[in-house]
Amino acid sequence: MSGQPVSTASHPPHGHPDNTGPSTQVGDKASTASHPPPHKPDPTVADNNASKRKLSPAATSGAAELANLKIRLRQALKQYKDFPSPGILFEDILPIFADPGLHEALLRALELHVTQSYGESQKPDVIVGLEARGFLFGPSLALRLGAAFVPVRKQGKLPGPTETASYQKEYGKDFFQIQKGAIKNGQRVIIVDDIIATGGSASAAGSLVRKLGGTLLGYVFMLELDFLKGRAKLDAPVYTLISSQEKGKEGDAQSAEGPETAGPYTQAIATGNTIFVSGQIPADSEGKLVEGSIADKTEACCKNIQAILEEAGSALERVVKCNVFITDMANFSEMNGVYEKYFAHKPARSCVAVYQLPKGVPVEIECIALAGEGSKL
Ligand SMILES: O=P(O)(O)OC[C@H]1O[C@H](OP(=O)(O)OP(=O)(O)O)[C@H](O)[C@@H]1O
Ligand SMILES: Nc1ncnc2[nH]cnc12
Repeated sequence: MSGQPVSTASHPPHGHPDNTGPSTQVGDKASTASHPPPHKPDPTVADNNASKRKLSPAATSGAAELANLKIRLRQALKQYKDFPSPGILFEDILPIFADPGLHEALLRALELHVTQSYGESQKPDVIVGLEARGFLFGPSLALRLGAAFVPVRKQGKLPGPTETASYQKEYGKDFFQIQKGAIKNGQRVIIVDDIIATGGSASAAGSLVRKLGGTLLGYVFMLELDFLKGRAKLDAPVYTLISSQEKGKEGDAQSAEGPETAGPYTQAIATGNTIFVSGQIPADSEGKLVEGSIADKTEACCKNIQAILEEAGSALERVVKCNVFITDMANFSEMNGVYEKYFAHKPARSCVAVYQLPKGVPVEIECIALAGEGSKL
C-alpha cells in the first residue's frame, strides 16, 4: 500500500475543539457506515444509524486496496488533445502496462470483480477481447479465470469463416469480425476492452457474441468516458473500474469532478483502510473559482470532497474527520448550515479561522475517510 505523504494545500494541523457546530462530541463513537445503502446516498438526508455500523477488517482492507488502485490507475493515464483527430481527447492507457505493479493490480481487480460478481455457478466460459487494446489484458484475465480467450478483430484479419458487424465509434466507422464457431451455443461470455466511449465498438461485439449463440454475462472496461453515455447502447451489465472526466487536460490525471490540484500534492491518498483528501476550495472541475455566498462556496467544497471520495470507492458517510478553514469567523454559521447537510453523521471536526487561504477563497475543507465497503473486491 502506498504511503505517500498527504499534502493538504497549505495548512498545518489545527487542534481547535469545536463543539458548537455539527461535529461529533467527545465520547461519541466514530460514526462510519460499513454498509452504505445500495442507492446513491442523498447527502442532505440525515443517517441516524451511521454510528451503529461497523466495518469488517477484511472488507475495509479490500476496499482500500481498490480505492488505492483506482487512484493509481487514474494517475497513470495520460491524455492527448486532438488525437487521432481534432476535438478528441485521447486517453492513453499504455502507461499502466509499462508498470508491472499497476499491470498486476489491474488484473487482480478485474479478476476479483468477475469472481465476486458471477460466482462459481455463473463463471464465464469465454472472455472476448476487442482489438487491439482489449488484447492487452483479455488473455491474461481469461487465464486467471480458467476461461477461453476469443478475439474480436477488425475486418480482414481473421482467417476462415467469420461473422461481421459494422459500427460507429467516437472517431470513425469500422467493422468487427469474429470466427464462426469460436463461441459454442450457450457459453457464458464476458466482453472486455480498455475504454467504452460511445459504446459503438462494444455493442457491435455484443451482437457478434449473440450471433454465435453465446450468453452475454456482461461487459468489463478499464475506463468509461461517462459523458458519451456509451453504456446506454449496451444491453448487458456494464462494469468499469474508473470513469473519466468530461473535460480533461493533457497530461492531467485528476479525479472526475474534483478540481485539479494547484501544487505539489495529490487530490487524495489511500493507505490502509483510510483515505486522506487534500483541502478542497470552492473551485469547479476546471479550477474556476465558484462565485456566490459562503453557503455556495461551502457547498462547492463539499461537492468536491464527495466526488473525490466516490471516485476512490468511498462516500461522504465514511468521513471520520474534517478540518474546516475559514478566513472570518463571522461566516461560521452560514458555513455550518451547508456543512451539516453533507456531514449529517457528524464526523469529528476542527474549524479554525486562518489569516488567508489559497486563491483568496474564504473557506477550505479537508477530510479523512474510511475506504468503501469493498463490494467490488
Ligand atoms: O466506445 P467507442 O466509441 O466505440 O470507442 C471505444 C473503442 O475505441 C478504441 O479502439 P480503437 O478502435 O481506436 O482501436 P485500437 O484499440 O486498435 O486502438 C477503444 O480501444 C475501444 O475499443
Ligand atoms: N477518447 C478516447 N481515448 C482513447 N480511446 C478511445 N476510444 C474511443 N474514444 C477514445
